[in-house]
Amino acid sequence: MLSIQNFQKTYDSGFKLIIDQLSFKEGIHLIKGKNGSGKSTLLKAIAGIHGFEGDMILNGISQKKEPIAYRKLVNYSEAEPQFPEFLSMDELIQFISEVVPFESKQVESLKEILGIGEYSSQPIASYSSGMLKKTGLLLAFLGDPKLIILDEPFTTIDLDTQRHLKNLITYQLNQGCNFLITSHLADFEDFFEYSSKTSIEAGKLMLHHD
Ligand SMILES: Nc1ncnc2c1ncn2[C@@H]1O[C@H](COP(=O)(O)OP(=O)(O)OP(=O)(O)O)[C@@H](O)[C@H]1O
Repeated sequence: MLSIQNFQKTYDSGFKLIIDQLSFKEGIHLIKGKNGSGKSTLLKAIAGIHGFEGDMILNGISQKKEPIAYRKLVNYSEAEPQFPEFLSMDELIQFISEVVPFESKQVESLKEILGIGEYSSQPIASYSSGMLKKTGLLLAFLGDPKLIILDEPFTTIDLDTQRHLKNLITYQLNQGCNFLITSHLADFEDFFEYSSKTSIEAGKLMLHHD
């Protein structure tokens, strides 16, 4: 599904993440690591959000050679999403609909699953931290992505929403979507049947079980 080759990302701060070779087959993949180890750095690079040295091939499409085709296959939900505060969730969805095809019934279904209610027409400045997280999660499931990257998806949201999100991930997996997920939750290792577990420590790949 995804192959990472000769990856290197260096920040001005001096932090460096190096991965010579890493492959993920179909399924749900857990990415583990302590705070600051480099998980979000890797996920943002896979999502095509920031530059890096090397390449990533998703379903046969190279991020470097075909960046637009690659980006159409992958959606990403940040650990702590940030959006322009003057916009509403509905306006963000409208904005995305101009580049990603999806049906309005998908939006209604995701709003119901995530318990979004009437808030979607309100400006983001008025959202609670949980509603902000739900906004990022809803956008990550829009369209027909082949890979959804979820950085700490279960933090900030209430227990009912956690349960619904877990079911949604399993449903989408059965529809042929793949997931890369991080979590610091203690019992997260038991949440899903993972196709692989990868550990990152201080910018280096330590473990990769398939
Ligand atoms: N935009 C940036 N500019 C400079 N340094 C950065 C930037 N983003 C992250 N870093 C640094 O890179 C390192 C790895 O950060 P990263 O966010 O990838 O860690 P993480 O494993 O996701 O951590 P956490 O579990 O706390 O979310 C940290 O030392 C961080 O300070």
